[in-house]
Amino acid sequence: MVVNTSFDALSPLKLPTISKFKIGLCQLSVALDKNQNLMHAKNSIKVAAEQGAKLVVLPEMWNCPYSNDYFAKYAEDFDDKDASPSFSLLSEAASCHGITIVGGSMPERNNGQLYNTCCVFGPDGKLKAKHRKIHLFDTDIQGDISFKESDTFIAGDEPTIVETEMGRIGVGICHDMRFPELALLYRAKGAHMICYPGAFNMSTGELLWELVQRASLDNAALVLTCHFYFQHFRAADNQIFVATCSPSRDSTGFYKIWGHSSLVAPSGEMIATSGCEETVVVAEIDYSAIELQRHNIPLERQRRRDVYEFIDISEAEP
Ligand SMILES: NC(=O)CCC(=O)C(=O)O
Repeated sequence: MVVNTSFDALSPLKLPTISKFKIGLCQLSVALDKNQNLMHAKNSIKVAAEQGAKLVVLPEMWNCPYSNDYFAKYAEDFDDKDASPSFSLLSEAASCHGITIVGGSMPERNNGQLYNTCCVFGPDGKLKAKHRKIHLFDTDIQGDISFKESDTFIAGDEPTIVETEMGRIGVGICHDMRFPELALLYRAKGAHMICYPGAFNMSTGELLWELVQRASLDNAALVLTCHFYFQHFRAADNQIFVATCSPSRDSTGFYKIWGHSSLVAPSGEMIATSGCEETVVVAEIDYSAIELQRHNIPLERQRRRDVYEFIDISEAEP
């Protein structure tokens, strides 16, 4: 069944005062030792800032191994600053270097519940936004990976768009990237960029790679992994910058991390990426590329809202 639902009017794109700047993606190795994770994050943010990054993104679960065995143990209550060393570290790093930080994600304890949460800090060190992962990652692939984030976390239910000195940023966490509706919403609200801290794994990456190949999408650069696949298409569909930041492969746990933190342009072109090792990717963003891409291919004017508004498949699937 197709349900026509009206969608908010598009916010016209406005370029921020600073529309050309460097972004740093800190691909961190995550260990069992929380203090070590904090030190790695602090050092990597410094390296990115010293290379001129004005916006720094951290990985999903940068302070905690990505496992249900550890989320509760490593969780912090961000409202209790004295008991939240990870929150304080990000806030201090942002003000010390005078940069904006999209602080990856951390297990958050709030009112007895646990969330997978990303905190965004401004250059004054103040919290600007908090995104709780909306789409929890539950998967069960026979003979391969079986993992249920929802065994530990409660899903957030709010999209997050944050106005920063480095533009209007939409935030999603890893599995949130599989949902084009969220990215479209951010684009509709005038975001310049979407940041997805993520911890994509090798298993679902390879699975999707095969599926996409079978579907005859033959541009290998686009289909290397699910992470790249989604990142390119979220960027190209919405003519927006998309940044991802992952832990490195050698991180602790059964969960084999893909890595490859990347920046993709509004055209879908890869601007910068990493391998799977611990590293800092620094790359330049020029938001005028959004205007150019939308001028060259005016998707918004071409969109046929009279043919489709919103497709609800919930009743077609169990
Ligand atoms: N941490 C995650 O949300 C993993 C998502 C993932 O690997 C996927 O394939 O989706």
